[in-house]
Amino acid sequence: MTMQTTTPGWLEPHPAPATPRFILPQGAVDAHCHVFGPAAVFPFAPERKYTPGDAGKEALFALRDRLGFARNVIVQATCHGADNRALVDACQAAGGRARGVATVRRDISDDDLTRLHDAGVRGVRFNFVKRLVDVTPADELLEIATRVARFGWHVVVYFEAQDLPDLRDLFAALPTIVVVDHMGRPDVSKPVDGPEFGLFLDFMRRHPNVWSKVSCPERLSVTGPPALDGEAHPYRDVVPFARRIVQEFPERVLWGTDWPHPNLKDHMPDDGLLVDFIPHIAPTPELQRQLLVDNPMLLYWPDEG
Ligand SMILES: O=C(O)c1cc(C(=O)O)oc(=O)c1
Repeated sequence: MTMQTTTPGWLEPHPAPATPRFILPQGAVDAHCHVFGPAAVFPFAPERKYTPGDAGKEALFALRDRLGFARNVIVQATCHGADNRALVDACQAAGGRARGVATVRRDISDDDLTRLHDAGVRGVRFNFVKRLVDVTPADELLEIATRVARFGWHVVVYFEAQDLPDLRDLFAALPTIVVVDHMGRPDVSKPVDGPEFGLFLDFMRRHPNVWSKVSCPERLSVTGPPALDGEAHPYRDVVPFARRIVQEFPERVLWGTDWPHPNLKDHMPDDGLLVDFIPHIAPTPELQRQLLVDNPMLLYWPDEG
């Protein structure tokens, strides 16, 4: 068995998340989480930019049950490159309670796409965050998007706010629903009514096929306080950004824990307190149901919603 050395400073997920005070609606979906390895069974990709600790499906399903979620959407993490075996294994083990978002290259066959679909994959992820991946040419991404559109899949994109001006023409050309990870990573030290976040809101207004995950306050927050030690109002600086998106686009938002929280440097949040963040950004039961149940069911389990 090969032992892998994790990236220096790697933080492991919170060992004992609190039971959330916020009671999730029946059938809630954690629509953004990952599995890492275990590396001895599902090795990390040679081209990865970080090496995480193992965070396998059993731990993910235990967290799901502890927090009160009914289902997971497992998103291929960059440390596994385009090798989706850990993701497929987790989806298959979940007995219909997980769907997947894969990473594929243009040389994937239609048979392999069909196999991914049968395992529960419903989307592909395109990543533009330079610390995580090398650039994939736009023509390859368009080709992949066109092929997966035939399966009824969508495209998930991860990018940083300052790169939206360069990327929005490509995103506008995608023939599928486009789901933006983590609100397009706004700089929350800038005003919520300022031009940078305004560009993102305007992008969503112009393109009704664009959705946003209102996730990862722990990554975006500058002033905290962190979701630790029972803090009831963490990441206050992120709340106005997420709430704005939820209130303006209630039918196009998703939420996820981002467990096991790769690449956090400062602290590892208590996932129970992250769940307690939800009513701050989705203040009514109606908004909570759309965010946590109706929207993810429409995208990932359309026959069961
Ligand atoms: O910001 C990150 O470091 C990060 C990384 C990954 C990944 O490596 O796939 O996924 C995420 O959702 C967030």
